[in-house]
Amino acid sequence: MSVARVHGRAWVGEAALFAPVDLRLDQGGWTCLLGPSGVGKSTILRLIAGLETGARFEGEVATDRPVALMSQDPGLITWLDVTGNVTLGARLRGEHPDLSRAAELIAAVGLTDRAHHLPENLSGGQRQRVALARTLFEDRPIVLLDEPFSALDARTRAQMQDLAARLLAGRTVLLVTHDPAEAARLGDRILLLREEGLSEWPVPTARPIGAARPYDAPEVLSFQARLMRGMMA
Ligand SMILES: Nc1ncnc2c1ncn2[C@@H]1O[C@H](COP(=O)(O)OP(=O)(O)OP(=O)(O)O)[C@@H](O)[C@H]1O
Repeated sequence: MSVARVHGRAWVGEAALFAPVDLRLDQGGWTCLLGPSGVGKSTILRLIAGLETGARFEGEVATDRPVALMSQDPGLITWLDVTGNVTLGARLRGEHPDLSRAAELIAAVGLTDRAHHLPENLSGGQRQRVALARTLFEDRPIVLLDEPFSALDARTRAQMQDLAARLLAGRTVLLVTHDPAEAARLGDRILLLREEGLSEWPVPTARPIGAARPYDAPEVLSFQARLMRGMMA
């Protein structure tokens, strides 16, 4: 069953951004979206999230569940510390944030010792982990992740992929990534967006529930290589 759909095409000025697409998100699965820079991946995420895009879209966007979006830019509030940023959504809605859950997520992304630091005192990768914790804190059934691990070192990236796979088990996730290795670990479906439209890559093996595929499994490595070759074509 699909819980979100983008069906249509987009232009920036007079130039077509991508050919007509029909992207459906399956309930409870991770869909990875890859494609060249500027082809419109973030635009698709923003359309699903109901946000402004720089593009003109003609078509239909449908979502039947609440959505959380983690943008490429962590977008942290400069005068709030890590805990304040993680709980921002709840505060903006006038709710009392669950501070123990926030602390658990901050620990899960490895930032307990930074919980009271301001964003200006964090590295790029640490800011990205705050944004990930904030997105997880929102606890939404549909989660849109725009290159969420791009600023992380390889080891932390693998750990955050494992964490996201575990904490988002059962959620519907759309993950934009430039990294074929990441798609090979996390995708239940893998889509490639080009100007000509969307194409789908069959995934190597079923993904274990609540976990990423092992980064060093031979079938994951060979799939990653095939996907890379496809992206180069
Ligand atoms: N606010 C905006 N105003 C005008 N044009 C924009 C705006 N935002 C994006 N664009 C243009 O829309 C196109 C698609 O951008 P988008 O960010 O969706 O691409 P992308 O595939 O996510 O790229 P990347 O992989 O580099 O993040 C680009 O050509 C970009 O220049």
